[in-house]
Amino acid sequence: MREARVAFGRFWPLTRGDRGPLGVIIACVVVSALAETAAVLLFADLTDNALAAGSPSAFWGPAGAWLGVAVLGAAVGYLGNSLAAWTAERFVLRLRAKVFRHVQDLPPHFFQRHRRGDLVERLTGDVEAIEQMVVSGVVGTVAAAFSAVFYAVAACLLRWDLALVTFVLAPLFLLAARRFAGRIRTASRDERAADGAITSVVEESLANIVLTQAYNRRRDEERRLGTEARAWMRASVRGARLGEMYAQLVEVVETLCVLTVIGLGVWEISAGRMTLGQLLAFAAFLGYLYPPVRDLGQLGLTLTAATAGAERIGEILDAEPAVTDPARPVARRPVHGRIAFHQVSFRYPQAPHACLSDLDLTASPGELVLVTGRSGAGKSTLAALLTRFYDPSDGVISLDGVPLTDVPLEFLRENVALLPQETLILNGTVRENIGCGRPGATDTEIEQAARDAAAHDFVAALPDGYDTRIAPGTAALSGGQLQRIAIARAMLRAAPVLVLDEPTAGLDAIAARQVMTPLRRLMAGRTTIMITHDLTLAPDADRILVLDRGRLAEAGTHTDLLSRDGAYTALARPAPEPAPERTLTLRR
Ligand SMILES: Nc1ncnc2c1ncn2[C@@H]1O[C@H](COP(=O)(O)OP(=O)(O)OP(=O)(O)O)[C@@H](O)[C@H]1O
Repeated sequence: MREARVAFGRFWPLTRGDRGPLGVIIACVVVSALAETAAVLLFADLTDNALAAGSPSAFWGPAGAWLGVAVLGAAVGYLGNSLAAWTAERFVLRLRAKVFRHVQDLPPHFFQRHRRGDLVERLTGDVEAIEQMVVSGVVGTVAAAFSAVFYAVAACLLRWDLALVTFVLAPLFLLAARRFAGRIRTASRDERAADGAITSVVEESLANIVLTQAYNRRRDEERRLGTEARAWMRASVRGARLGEMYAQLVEVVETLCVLTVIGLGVWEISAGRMTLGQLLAFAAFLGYLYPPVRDLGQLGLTLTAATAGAERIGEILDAEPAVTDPARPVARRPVHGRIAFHQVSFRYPQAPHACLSDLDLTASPGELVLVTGRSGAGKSTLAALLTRFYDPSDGVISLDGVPLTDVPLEFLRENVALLPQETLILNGTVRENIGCGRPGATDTEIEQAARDAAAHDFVAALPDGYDTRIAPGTAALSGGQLQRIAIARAMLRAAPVLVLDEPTAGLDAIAARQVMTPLRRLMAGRTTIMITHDLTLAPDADRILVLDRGRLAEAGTHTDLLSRDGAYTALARPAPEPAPERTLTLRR
């Protein structure tokens, strides 16, 4: 129960702004419970005065009042339930937006450690489970508690001694719920985790469909899904079995209570201390009283089950972004694009070693600085630091002499445009894909950017031109074409600093040559840090840095470095042809 309280305390503040409607819902719930109580009392009146006495004249009054109460109860019930559904959905909307906003600020290593499918499940299923605990949970608890109190008071008014017997038996329901709570929470947690695992397997499998088909991995993938699906089935059946066991146990307890009261009633009627109407009304109260008491127990179980979801959402919300906006940011001003790394070292969270050490680098406006080195040398990490996905563990990176940590994050990313290794494509039209470089760009500006990126001709030839829809993993455009769309996007951004991470990776020689001209156009007049293994542009570079295991191994111009015959020469030298294998010729 402590976990449920903590989880509730954490998510309840999100109902701020909906407390007014919640108050109205609770008022409706109370009026509904009152109307039901009044209906039962009117039923007792009808039984004793009209039915038992056989008097039609005694019928109309209570019957009219009963109908009035029923109509009032229906209207108020409708209003309360509709408002409750609206408030619950608003809560889900708000919670999902909060978690999603937080997820978007999390650093790359968070996404490397969590499977995407599991995160999807947390943002969908788990968010709804928390709603069950907070909004529906509160409304349900208030409704059940008020109903129980009203029926209890009415039962006392009818026969306090019989009512007392009823109350003594009522805690049996809560005891039964308590007994099941722990096991239901474990089953729910397992079910939620298994849900996440299934979504992950499906998502990964679809993303890797080419590998699956080309390497005949269908059966392996089916086995993977089967394992997770069986785990889900086990948890789900265990949860359902526990729920059913609880429901059936409660039925038996309820029957026991009703039989006790009827037995006592028969005794009282035979002794002439009770009328049949009173006994029927009392039995009706029991019929009404036990469900809310049972609901309170059931709500306790729902709450425990929802705690599992709350813990999973809590894990996301507790993950810290790697960088935050500066407390005292510098004012926005025109950026010239002077970049400096001063003794920068960096170690990924939880990594055993630093992957960049004591790095110095400068790039002035309009310069092209090329960073190269063996795979794993730390080149992409340098790009991640420059665009502030992480802050250095030591040293300072500055833009126009201002440490990046003092520059507002949004402003920094407006001025330092990244073209990452993997071409990033939005699910939308070509126009939207280019236009997202600068929100508010006109169609003419988008088209001009596409022309500068040598993309206009193939875009215009598409079936719907700039309105053709593309998506990540699209086959409608080639790798080189997608890269030119990304270049057009960066053109539109017109940031004074450009970070290009392997802009020709994955392109064949012809496609790579086709992006060179647009790339040169893009780089003109900007500070460019180009990370690459492809040294085609090396002669154009103002400076080349060679990284080796996170340290600066060499720096200089192309000609300089070639003359040194060091690490750079080894990288620039064409790879030696493999020695021809000896073949055996079989002679007849
Ligand atoms: N999130 C991470 N957590 C821990 N270590 C990481 C993480 N990302 C990268 N690394 C490690 O940091 C080192 C540098 O990686 P980086 O991607 O910067 O190399 P790179 O020079 O760009 O390689 P490539 O040329 O193959 O792209 C590598 O040893 C890599 O394994």
